[in-house]
Amino acid sequence: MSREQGSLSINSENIFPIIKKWLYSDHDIFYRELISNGCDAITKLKKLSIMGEYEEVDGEKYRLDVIVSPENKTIKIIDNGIGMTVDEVKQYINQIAFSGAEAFLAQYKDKTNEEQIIGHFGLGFYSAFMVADRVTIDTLSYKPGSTSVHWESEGGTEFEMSEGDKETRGTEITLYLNEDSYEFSNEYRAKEVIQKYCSFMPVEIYFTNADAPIEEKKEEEKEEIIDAEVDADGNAVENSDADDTEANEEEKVEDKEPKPINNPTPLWTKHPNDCSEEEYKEFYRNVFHDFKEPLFWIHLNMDYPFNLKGILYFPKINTEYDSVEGTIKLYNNQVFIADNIKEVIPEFLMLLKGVIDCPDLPLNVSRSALQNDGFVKKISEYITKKVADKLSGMYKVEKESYEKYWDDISPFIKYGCLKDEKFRDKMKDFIIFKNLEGKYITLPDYAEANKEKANDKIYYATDLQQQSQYINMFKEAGIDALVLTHNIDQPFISQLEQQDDKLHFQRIDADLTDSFKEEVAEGEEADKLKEKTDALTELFRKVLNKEKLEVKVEKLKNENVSSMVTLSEESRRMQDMMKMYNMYGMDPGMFGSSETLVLNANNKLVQYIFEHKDEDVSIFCEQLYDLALLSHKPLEAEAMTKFISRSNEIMLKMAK
Ligand SMILES: Nc1ncnc2c1ncn2[C@@H]1O[C@H](COP(=O)(O)OP(=O)(O)OP(=O)(O)O)[C@@H](O)[C@H]1O
Repeated sequence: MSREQGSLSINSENIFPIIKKWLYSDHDIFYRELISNGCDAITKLKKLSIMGEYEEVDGEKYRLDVIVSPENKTIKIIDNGIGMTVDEVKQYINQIAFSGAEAFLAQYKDKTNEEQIIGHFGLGFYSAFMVADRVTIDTLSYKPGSTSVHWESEGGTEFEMSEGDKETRGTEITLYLNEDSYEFSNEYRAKEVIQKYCSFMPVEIYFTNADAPIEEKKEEEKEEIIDAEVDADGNAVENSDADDTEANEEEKVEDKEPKPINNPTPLWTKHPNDCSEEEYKEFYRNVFHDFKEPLFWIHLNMDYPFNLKGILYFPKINTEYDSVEGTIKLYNNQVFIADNIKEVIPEFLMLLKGVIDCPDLPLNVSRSALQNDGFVKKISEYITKKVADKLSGMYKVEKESYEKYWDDISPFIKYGCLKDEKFRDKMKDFIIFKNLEGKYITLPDYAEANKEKANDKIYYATDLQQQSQYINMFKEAGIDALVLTHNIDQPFISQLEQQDDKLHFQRIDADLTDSFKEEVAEGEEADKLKEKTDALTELFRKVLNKEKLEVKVEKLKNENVSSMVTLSEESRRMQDMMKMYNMYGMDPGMFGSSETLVLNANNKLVQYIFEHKDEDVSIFCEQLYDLALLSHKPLEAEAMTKFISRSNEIMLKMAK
């Protein structure tokens, strides 16, 4: 073959600024592009062999090698795949790869936000020039009688081709790194990048540091063996010299074989029936480095109408305050694309942890195009449906597990209902709530059990300790309440109310239901109560220096309760909202009446205050008010200080 030279229609003035601009943040993807090209070359050869067009040599193993040399600042990526003939290099590299790069640049040069490009696909082989000044290809085609080709290009705008000296089938790409990219020949950095993108590529990848000292290389191999044992069992297995038996020796010889740094058959590629529980857990640990066991998982396995495989895990949430942040890793034919691509995966599913492999995804388009792509929408809907099916199936068939996991999965389900109408429709009959006894019930269960006393309301508590006084009163009156302690519950119940105007949620301290009060006869008794209310209102307003304080005197059945504070549901929700949006300083009263102080006419202390209202009873009024507030919300700092010193004062009086 004669020496051949050529020039590309791309020139350095137009290409490099763009490459730098687009790929600055993650130019490590060249590893992914070149390694996946090598995998493709091997897959193609395997296919030819199945079709009978290529005869495999006995015992031949397909493999890909990455060899870094930090001293020479080079990286070699070698595959023993299909290789290329002279004509193929001309066609695929000189024309396709370079014109592909050109098309890519034309498509993206006007975009201003690099986020719009998903995974920077379409740049392929050309991405090598992001990190290298000089790139060479040595390749020998599998076709009998082929001659090997040497190709090289400096800067990616001009190339030279000549006959090469490669004697084995396949392709060897060598990158001579540019000054800014030396890091990629560093063993640890290289492994980190390869592990990120190539952990599950379908061909075994072997990594070598050509400059590692011999001793270190041995150590490295040992380490790799130990690593592999950790990976395989999930536990570190120590190699003890003490029990060296013959069998062990043999094993050791075998173990000295270098191990690939990837797993070419990740669990999601297997049929769910062939995967054990331990395998699912081990995969979870290895991929997400989360040593808390997942609660359960869903193995997605679909061939028609599109190809999609994956495993979604429901992670364990430790406390209600644990921020729930998952990761969904997206793959394309076992090649890692990116985490949490919200265009493909419904946002609420990002609270889960999982992997999704979808070979049919159109990846060389911008993100905004993905968002409007009907096919992508179908994928997203399919995933949502599968998750809802799994959960509803569990409710129907394994109610006990469903209840056991509920506290962990409910924030996720509620968030899903808030975010995704389809998910909500599928899940709405399977939402359960914990009641005051700690049992799980549905809303219809609640309505049925409380229909006589709850006045069509659904009572709930948000803090079992703080609201214990109210809870006790509810229990005494035989009315149940739901326990809604998570932040997501408030928006969730608001949504339920919007969806169904017969639903009214009310926190247990919002008002006193009639069940707590004695009946008051019209006439003299009612008049007396009114008189007390007026007198005590005046007294408390004066003592507490709160002109607008609402005071109500009621005959509560439980005479031990002296005072309570109620705050209407609407006002409280409004206050919560203002807190959430940081609207401090605004008067919550402007949205309606604020707290009401309820005094129990049946309580001895309240009676005492009424009877001695003309004497100095301010210490009792203040203390009663604070006690009422305390069972409603925490006191503010100044009020708390006063409360404590007043309590001491009272005790001192008693001691005298
Ligand atoms: N290691 C290799 N062995 C054999 N052929 C290769 C190899 N690398 C590249 N090629 C050939 O060069 C072509 C162009 O490669 P390039 O990576 O630019 O684009 P691509 O792989 O087709 O698409 P993508 O943009 O998805 O990477 C490939 O289609 C393939 O035919």
